[in-house]
Amino acid sequence: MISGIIQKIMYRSTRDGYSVIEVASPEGDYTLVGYFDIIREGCLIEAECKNEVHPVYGEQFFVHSHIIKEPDSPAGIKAYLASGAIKGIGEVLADRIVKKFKEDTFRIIEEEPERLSEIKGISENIALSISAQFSSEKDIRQAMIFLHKHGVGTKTAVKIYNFYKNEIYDIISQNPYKIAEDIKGVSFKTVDAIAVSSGIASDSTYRIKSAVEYILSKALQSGHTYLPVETLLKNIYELTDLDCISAESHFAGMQMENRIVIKNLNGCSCVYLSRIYHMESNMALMLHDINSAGSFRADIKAKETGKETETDTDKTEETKAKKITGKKAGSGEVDLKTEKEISDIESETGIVLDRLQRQAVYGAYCHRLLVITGGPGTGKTTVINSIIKLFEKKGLEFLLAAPTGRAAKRMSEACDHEAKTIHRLLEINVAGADKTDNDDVYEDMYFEKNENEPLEADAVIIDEVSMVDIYLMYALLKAVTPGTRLILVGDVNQLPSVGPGNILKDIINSQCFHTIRLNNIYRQLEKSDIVTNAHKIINSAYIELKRKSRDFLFIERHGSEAVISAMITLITKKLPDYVAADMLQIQVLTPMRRGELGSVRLNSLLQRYLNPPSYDKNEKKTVDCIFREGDKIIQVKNNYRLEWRIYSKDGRIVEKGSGVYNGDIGTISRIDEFSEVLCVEFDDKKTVDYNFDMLDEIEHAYALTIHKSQGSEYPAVIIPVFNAAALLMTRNILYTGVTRARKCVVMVGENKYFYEMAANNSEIKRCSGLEIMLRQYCMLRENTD
Ligand SMILES: Nc1ncnc2c1ncn2[C@@H]1O[C@H](COP(=O)(O)OP(=O)(O)OP(=O)(O)O)[C@@H](O)[C@H]1O
Repeated sequence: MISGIIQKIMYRSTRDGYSVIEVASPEGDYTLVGYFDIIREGCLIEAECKNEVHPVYGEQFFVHSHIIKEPDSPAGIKAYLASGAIKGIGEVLADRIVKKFKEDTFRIIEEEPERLSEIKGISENIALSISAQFSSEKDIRQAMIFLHKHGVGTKTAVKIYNFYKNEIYDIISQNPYKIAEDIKGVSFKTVDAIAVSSGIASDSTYRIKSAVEYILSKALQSGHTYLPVETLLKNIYELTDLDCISAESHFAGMQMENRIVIKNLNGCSCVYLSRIYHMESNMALMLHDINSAGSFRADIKAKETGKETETDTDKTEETKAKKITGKKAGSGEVDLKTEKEISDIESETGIVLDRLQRQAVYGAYCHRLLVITGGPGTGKTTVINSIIKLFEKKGLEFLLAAPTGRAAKRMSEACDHEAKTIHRLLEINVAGADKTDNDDVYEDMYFEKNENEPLEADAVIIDEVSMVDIYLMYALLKAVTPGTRLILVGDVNQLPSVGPGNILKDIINSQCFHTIRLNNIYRQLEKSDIVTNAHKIINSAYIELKRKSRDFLFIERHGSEAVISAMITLITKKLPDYVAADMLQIQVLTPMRRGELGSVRLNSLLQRYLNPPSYDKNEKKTVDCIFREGDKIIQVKNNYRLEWRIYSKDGRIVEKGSGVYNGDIGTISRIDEFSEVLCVEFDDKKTVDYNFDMLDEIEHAYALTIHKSQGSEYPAVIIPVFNAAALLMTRNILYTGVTRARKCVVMVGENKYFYEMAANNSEIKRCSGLEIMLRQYCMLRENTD
């Protein structure tokens, strides 16, 4: 325990309270680091800490828990008053106040504030304001001590106090579990500990309900949209020690309160958080509505303009055909005009589409909802391009989008038309949203495009759909009016989305919608072993690693250090010339984050080789790493508010906007200690300033997890192949990693682990109900037709 006076606050993050402080105690002076609520110079601190030696800053103490007390000496009181704690008091006034009232200063401020006006420079009004500010700060300090006593850490205590202010005492004595409901990021475990220390019964209704919601939210983070009742009960038991019967008896009440929904899916009772159930079931409904719609938009347009264009007539005929035959034009009969247009496109591009590709292009016009899936090099992009050309011939308006910035950029380049991220397509708005109308993923943000303000287009084409989770799909579907065509393109064998749901697979497996599975590999024609072997991985075919290849290489190395050394030689010497790319464009992809060959360790090692310290490169040290000018970094969360600018060559701003997304990659161009700003230039030329307290939004990107690399491509990819948990060493992960390489993939490690990975088909099963719900609606509609 260290107790002493806070002499100086050397650094303080306004965001999370992380601070570095100097403390003077009778035993000597100490540097303390950690998360603090309100700290003021002059205050007394009692801190439980751990001694650690920092490689750059030397000996310091990391604070685990602490109590701040008001200073009791005149010097301490003066330092406190002059620290900025109270607006309007600086060095001079603090000195005058303490000279006059000495140790009695705080009592005077609290009990006889009018006496402050006896001091030159303080009016009666200022005296009252000083007193009010002082007692508000005292309230916070007392609440912090109260929460600390209940075992709450500083960061969480600040969040809780800011939300409830002085109501916190009632909340904790009546129902502390409300805290987990009200405040995002405060877990069941934290509030359970508070409840135990405030004497709440272990079988309280509040406790069980809170545990149910906590477990279902955790399941969402693992990708599940629901949990089977048995799994949920088992989890409740593990978390709370409560038996199944008493836990299950609360489910009915929770359903009445609209907190959960229990749905029978193929004979299994499944428990959803209500909002997730409504999202999933509405998605099923909306997909069917889009699929079975006539050409409403064309009809409206024709009515608005008062005339029918050639295309409108086509569409009206299509609607008529549907009314008469119950089918859309082209869905049974051959639409010769469209067939001819597709043949013309083949002549223009010089690519003769195969039967499935042709069906896909044709289907994009004649069906309202079409899914196109296929592995690498099967022609998905070629098909999208032909669809675009067909729509142009028919005068149809279309929009292109993909789930991430990188995927959208790739789509734009490959299709020669602007493709946006789905967020931008839906016009995400970060100001003034009504929180109650939002799912909590987007917090106080909302989409301008929705059911009331739908996307204005005859067709919306989405690429890389395997990466879309239920939140984004739900938002997208709300903005697509029945009548607008929806074309979903993706590789169903890629890893599922990071967020919950199994959208693409569920839509395909439901067999409710027209789906084209492209299966001819064309890039093979260009002698690409990457593509051929990726298909072999998925089809469980044998790959001879010793066979000579130009773009699919395996380097046998034993032990993590030998693997790392080979990877460094590849990046710094061999690959840049071989694939004609810069060192920073060569991407290391690893199955895991932690461990000797995990992305965290690899990043710190690779930084040393690829961007070593240099006297002309500024650095910024954070809790986890050192950022340096020239470092390759990745944005690790969606930040819709973050502002960016694009500069012209002569330094003028030519475009600006907001929104930087999870997975965006860039380079640190400048670090400015003075203004506390780190500047990143992203691959799409957007320049973003990060304040030092936002640096938890970026990480080094020399090595990425394969999961993070979804939807991106790199000229060359290096994958360490080693012995690790079977859960992460799966065929799917290997396939996704290999298919990220455009020109060359090099695997380094032991070939027996490569074969183990290729054989490990144990995908982690995601609980998601979309497939069954789609089928149920389908049957319902067939029965009512
Ligand atoms: N029918 C075809 N005849 C000849 N070449 C084709 C045909 N279809 C596609 N190709 C060629 O095959 C290559 C791969 O096609 P494309 O890029 O469209 O596939 P993809 O499925 O989008 O691949 P990836 O998922 O890897 O981006 C391209 O060079 C394309 O021109």
